[in-house]
Amino acid sequence: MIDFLAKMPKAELHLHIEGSLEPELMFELAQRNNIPLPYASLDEVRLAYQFESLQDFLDIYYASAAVLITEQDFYDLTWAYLKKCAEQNVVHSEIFFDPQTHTQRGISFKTVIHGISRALADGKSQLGISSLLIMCFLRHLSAEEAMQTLVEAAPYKGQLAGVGLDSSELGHPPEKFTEVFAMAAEMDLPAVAHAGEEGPAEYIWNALKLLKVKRIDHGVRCVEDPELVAILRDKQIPLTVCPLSNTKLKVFEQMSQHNILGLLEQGLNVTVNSDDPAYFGGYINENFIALYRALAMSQPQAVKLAQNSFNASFLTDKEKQVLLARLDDFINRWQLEG
Ligand SMILES: Nc1ncnc2[nH]cnc12
Ligand SMILES: [Zn+2]
Repeated sequence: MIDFLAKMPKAELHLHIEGSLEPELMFELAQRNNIPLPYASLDEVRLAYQFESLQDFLDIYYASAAVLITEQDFYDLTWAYLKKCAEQNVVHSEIFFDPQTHTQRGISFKTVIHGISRALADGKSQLGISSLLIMCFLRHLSAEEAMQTLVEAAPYKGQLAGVGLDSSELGHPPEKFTEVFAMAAEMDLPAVAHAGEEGPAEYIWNALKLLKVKRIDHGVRCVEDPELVAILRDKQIPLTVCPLSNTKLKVFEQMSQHNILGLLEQGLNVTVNSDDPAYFGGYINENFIALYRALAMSQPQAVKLAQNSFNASFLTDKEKQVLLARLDDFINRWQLEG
């Protein structure tokens, strides 16, 4: 089963590129750019990666991003993630980036997006991995700052597949960003938003109603509202769920308590994703394997999750069909060989 999960073609729809910064690359970039780090060794870093909440994690995550200075740094970060995708049979990825984390430190928007986009182009030509880029607004900052970021992004609109909303959820509800998301919609940028990770079901409702999102990132607290669960199921609104993230950040105490397979069995359009793999103990395959080990995920459930990942993507219907057929081929070959 573990071999099946590792080799199965899949898409990743919830991955923060800054969250793929492995400690080794963080040290390398710190040295390259002469940036002091609060850690003396890789072991110290690993010890620091123990979190009680989302905010605990975010404090460390934003501090670590300070090593990213040049376009080449953003290229190296993204390329390292794409090589992982190739190893893990991720054939398509929709990648979040947080421009404000960098522009607030004086790094230009252009430096960030050029470095990431150049790596994504190489990912397509050298590794055969397709990708789309989603620009997230940091919800702990003001709506005005988000709006300025959207204006700054306008010249690069062709490189963006959509906009998202991340960072500290509690106290920063979706309605804070209604106007920003309306403006993004006018720019033909589809929306997603983190909601129902630490925040209540009401934040999921408002992300749908006010921000008009096409997908909910996390969304696991939807179970607190049966009417919401029914809507998510009936409308097949995708939830990009991140199991290892949820246990690392104590959304669930243990993986055995995670609700992703329960939601899948109720007919919701859930997918598996890694969120911030360098911080949460694994990439997408480690997330699938954790579900197998803790929740006895079956092979048909794993296949359904992979099918959902293609169907919930922002690819065209034709592109989705190609990837779904590739998954079918894989399953047929596996059955023949098994
Ligand atoms: N899991 C998460 N929730 C909110 N914001 C984030 N930024 C990076 N990872 C995040
Ligand atoms: Zn996230």
